[in-house]
Amino acid sequence: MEIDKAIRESDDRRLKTKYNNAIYVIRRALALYSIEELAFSFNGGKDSTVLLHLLRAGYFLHRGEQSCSNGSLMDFPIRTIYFESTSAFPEINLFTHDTATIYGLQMDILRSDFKSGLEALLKAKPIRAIFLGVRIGDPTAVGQEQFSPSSPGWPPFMRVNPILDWSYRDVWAFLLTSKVQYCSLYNQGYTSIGSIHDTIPNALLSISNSSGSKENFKPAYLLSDGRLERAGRAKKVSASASRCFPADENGMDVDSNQNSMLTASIIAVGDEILSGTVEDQLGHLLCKKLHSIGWSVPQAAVVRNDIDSVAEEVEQRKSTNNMVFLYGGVGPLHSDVTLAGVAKAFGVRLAPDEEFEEYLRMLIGYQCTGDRNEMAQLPEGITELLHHERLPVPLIKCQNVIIFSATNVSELEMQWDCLIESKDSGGCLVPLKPYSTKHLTTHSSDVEAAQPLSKLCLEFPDLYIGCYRKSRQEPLVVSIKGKDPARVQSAAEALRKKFNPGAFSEIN
Ligand SMILES: Cc1cc2nc3c(=O)[nH]c(=O)nc-3n(C[C@H](O)[C@H](O)[C@H](O)COP(=O)(O)O)c2cc1C
Ligand SMILES: Nc1ncnc2c1ncn2[C@@H]1O[C@H](COP(=O)(O)OP(=O)(O)OP(=O)(O)O)[C@@H](O)[C@H]1O
Ligand SMILES: [Mg+2]
Repeated sequence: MEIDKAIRESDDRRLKTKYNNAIYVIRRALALYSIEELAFSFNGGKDSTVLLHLLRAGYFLHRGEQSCSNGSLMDFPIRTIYFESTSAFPEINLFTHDTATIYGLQMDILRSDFKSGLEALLKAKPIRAIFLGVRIGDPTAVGQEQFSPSSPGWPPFMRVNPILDWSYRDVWAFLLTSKVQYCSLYNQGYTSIGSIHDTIPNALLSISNSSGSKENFKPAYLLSDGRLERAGRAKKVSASASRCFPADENGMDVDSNQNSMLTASIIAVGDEILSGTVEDQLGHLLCKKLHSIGWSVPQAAVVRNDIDSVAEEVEQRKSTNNMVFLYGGVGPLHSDVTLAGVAKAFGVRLAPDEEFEEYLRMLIGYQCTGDRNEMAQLPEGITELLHHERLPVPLIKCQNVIIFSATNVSELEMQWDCLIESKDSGGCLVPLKPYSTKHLTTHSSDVEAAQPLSKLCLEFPDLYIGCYRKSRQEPLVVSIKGKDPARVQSAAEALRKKFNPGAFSEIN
């Protein structure tokens, strides 16, 4: 069988692994369902073209167990469904029909929408499972596994996704290695094809021409990293994915600029901090940074390097704070569980992120990018990467949770600055009116100071009034903090009046 032979003879180890995994899924489906119960959803796109040839190979191998066959071109009995639409590109339509003829596909052409088309088809035929060319990174892949039942509200069938874990690069490695035909649009700069209304060639493949004649494009396989695959597709921006601030009880976004009180919670992940082996300096720095831009930090926690501990803390903090910051436990080690904990807190799984993998590859080469790079697995469907030219690897943001990879103060300083400057952060760290603070010291005893300070708190409930001492021998420091400098000044004067003249002096 030519496909199986081409892949087995190639020296692309990663492609072989992906191929074997996909063939495994296909063969399990062929073992679970009869041929009449299976269907293949084919639309002439690159992913479904890959799937067609994998199904041909998988079917050939499956049948080989039962009888001898040389796997002729016309040997493909799985019912194929194509939702034909007037808004599809003519090239896609032509390729789909030509391919059906070449490979003898028994094609059911449906002209309704997906859901009602499937409802009618499943009433008429004994179909129980449908093969799809869905890949992680596709908007519709979120939450799907290789075998995923159709969603509630859809007719009941099993969605079988043999190439779910394939990347853009894997798709092209397969198509080029197996030397199969694909739709001509992929040679004209199209990298992912939707309808004629929402798809244009990928500008990143444009070949600049100064003559002003028709713009030319490089072929899709030359797009070096898959993160740009959808650059030619009209964006459907999901409001929830880019939302930084929780909606208020009326479902309205909190207008951060109007809001002078935004809160951030800090979570350090580190057994070593809890055992006292390492002193946490990053939490201190983050508190200072947040305070300097007018944010308030109601709590900072240290949790163990344990998925459930991280998940529990994140789950609590993300719903009660505008932002949550994590550090520690990021990397390839067994104890690096922070991202898994964040994924668990949001109820999603970790999935390979091709864009992130590309950055890691630039940083650490192919050291750990064999068949699977664990470090490139990020919470699926909720992760945004925040880029900055000074960051070798982007920062990870999962809705209102940001994960720093910094391991010391200077790395965190740099990542913080990049976060503030990053255009991708969607203003999630909007600077607020800064705090105005006055520190006053006194040699009065705590007992003498206690009652007047309690009264002051009642008189200025809008201000934060706190006290601390560096040691029992040193003076008591009273700090008065608020967003209105005039109020802070009034409180300082009121405090002085409650004591003998000269009892308090102001320090910086
Ligand atoms: C055979 C088939 C089965 C599908 N099953 C489901 C499903 O179970 N749940 C769902 O939400 N969408 C399902 N879809 C719809 C796709 O997830 C997706 O909405 C569709 O490919 C359209 O993508 P577009 O909006 O980018 O055009 C199915 C589509 C096809 C072709
Ligand atoms: N009109 C359709 N008819 C039948 N199946 C479809 C149709 N549209 C989508 N599908 C199924 O959904 C899968 C995912 O579609 P998607 O558009 O992401 O991939 P593709 O069309 O194969 O490749 P590309 O990303 O280059 O457009 C397809 O591989 C196919 O199995
Ligand atoms: Mg498509």
